[in-house]
Parts: sequence; C-alpha cells; structure tokens
Amino acid sequence: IHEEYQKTAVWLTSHTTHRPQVAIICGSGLGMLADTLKCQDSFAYSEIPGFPQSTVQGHAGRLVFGELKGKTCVCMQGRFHMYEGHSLCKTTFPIRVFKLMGVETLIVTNAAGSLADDLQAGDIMIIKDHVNFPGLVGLNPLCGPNDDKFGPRFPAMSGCYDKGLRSLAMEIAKQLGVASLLQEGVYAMVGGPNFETIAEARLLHRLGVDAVGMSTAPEVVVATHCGLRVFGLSLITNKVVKSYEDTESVNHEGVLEVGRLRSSTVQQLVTELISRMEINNNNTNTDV
Ligand SMILES: O=P(O)(O)O[C@@H]1C[C@H](O)[C@@H](CO)O1
Ligand code: HPA
Repeated sequence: IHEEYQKTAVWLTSHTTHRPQVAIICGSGLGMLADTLKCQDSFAYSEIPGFPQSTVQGHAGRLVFGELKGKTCVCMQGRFHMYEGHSLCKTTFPIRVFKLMGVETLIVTNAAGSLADDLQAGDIMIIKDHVNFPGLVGLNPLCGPNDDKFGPRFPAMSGCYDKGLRSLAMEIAKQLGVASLLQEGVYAMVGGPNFETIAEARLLHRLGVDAVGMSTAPEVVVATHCGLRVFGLSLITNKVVKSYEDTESVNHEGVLEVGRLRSSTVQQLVTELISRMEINNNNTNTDV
C-alpha cells in the first residue's frame, strides 16, 4: 500500500541528504557499479524499513547514495528475485520508493545467458525489449488493486526501454572503443532458479529471444507504470546450452566471474551514460 512506500522513502530522506535523480540496479556480479559514487551514504537492506533482504551470492544487500558526474544517484547493490521467495511486489518495492524520492531514470543491469549466435560471453546487450514470461501468465507486480497515484490500471509497455538512451549508449561505446562488444537485443525473464533445459533453450531461441535471465522485467514494468525512463543492459555471462552434444554447463560462479572480468567496461559505460544523459526534473520530491 502507498503508505508503506512512503514510510521507507521518508526514512531514507531523513537519513541522507542526497536526493537521487537516477537509480541503478546492479545485476549478479555487477555490484561494483556503486564504487564510482562519490560522497557515499550507504545502508544495509536490513536497516531500511520495509526493504526485503538479499539472499543471493554476488548481491551484497546495500543501498548506496552518492554523486556521479554531477548527477545524484542511488545504487542497489543487490536486487530481489522471485525465486528467492519474495512476492513480485517485494521484488519491485524499491522502484516506487525511488519514484517517491524524485528519481526520474532507472538503469537496470543483469547477468544473462545468450541464445543469439552472435552474442558471446563477455558481450554486452543493450535491452531493446523484453518478454516477461511470468507476467504473461499473470505473475505481474501490478496485479491486485491499482494504485492510481503511481500510474494507470492498463499501462502501455511498448517503448519501455528509452530509445534516446539506447542510442546514446551505442555512441558512447564507439567513443570508448568497445562498440564490438555491444549490440541491442531482446531479454526474456524466466522464473528460475534452475538454468534452462536444452528444450527450453531451443524454444526461447525459436521465439526470437536473444538473452535469458531471472530478473529485470518486473522492475521495468513497475518503473514504466510510474513514469520512469528506463535503460537496461545485460552482461552476457554464458552461452545457453542448445545442443545435446554440448558437454558444457552453466553455473553461478562462472556468471560472477564474467562480471568481474567485464566490471570496468560496464562501469565506464554506465558512468558515461549517466554523465551525458539529460535529466528533465530537478528533483522537486513533492510526494515524500
Ligand atoms: O540479478 P541477475 O538477473 O543479474 O542474476 C542472474 C540470474 C540469476 O539470479 C543469477 C544466475 O547466475 O544471475
Ligand atoms: N539463464 C538464466 N539466467 C541466467 C543465465 C542463463 O543462462 N546466465 C545468467 N543468468
């Protein structure tokens, strides 16, 4: 209910002087994105009223506020997944709190397996669109009474990944000399926590999915519902096994390892994007 989001926003507002314009969600192994923030104020999720707890390795469970190239940011070092047993409302709880605190842009990152033949481990996929498999069968954080203060009952989801930010990211990648690592693609969310069977991988590939993971879509749905601008990227940490002849298999340690290897590139890209993006509000923060 609205008051719960408000209670958390008020608590955070009274514990930090930062008034964030941009929120960043760090995917598995990508928690280092918070390290670039200056003048940090950080809070363990366990001390923030209403916040769920992180239970997955590679998700530290800290909320970090700070300045980055003239923008005020809040960074989630650790996100919440449906497979941890959280309700979808809980997995997306921080998004509405950020909205109440005045955030206008959300950057979501994740680790994902690739189905597209031209996406290799270590590549970065700019998310152009998503397939929300849990959402398609009614597992959607917007189920239940609609909170009109956040957005409409039936929000449009076409264009939920901002086109301007996507092209800015490609331009930045060229300037950083890493354009060969980047391409746009479609992300699909599955429930997890098991990785895909070969038959499931083949099905996703046939459906036109480029990369698959276990998060992001519910966060983007809630963010779009309440009018946030969204940019998303997937770090490709593995190729999804699609052949019965293949003896390789994916594991979470390998996922985290690719995160470590690519951390500085992802960091540079996100830092430059934040630096160069225009912010339309000046954080009036009227709701809290
Ligand atoms: O939080 P993200 O989506 O980055 O985490 C991915 C999906 C699983 O949680 C985990 C599997 O290794 O990484
Ligand atoms: N499948 C689902 N989620 C993932 C994968 C994968 O192959 N890699 C990292 N997260």
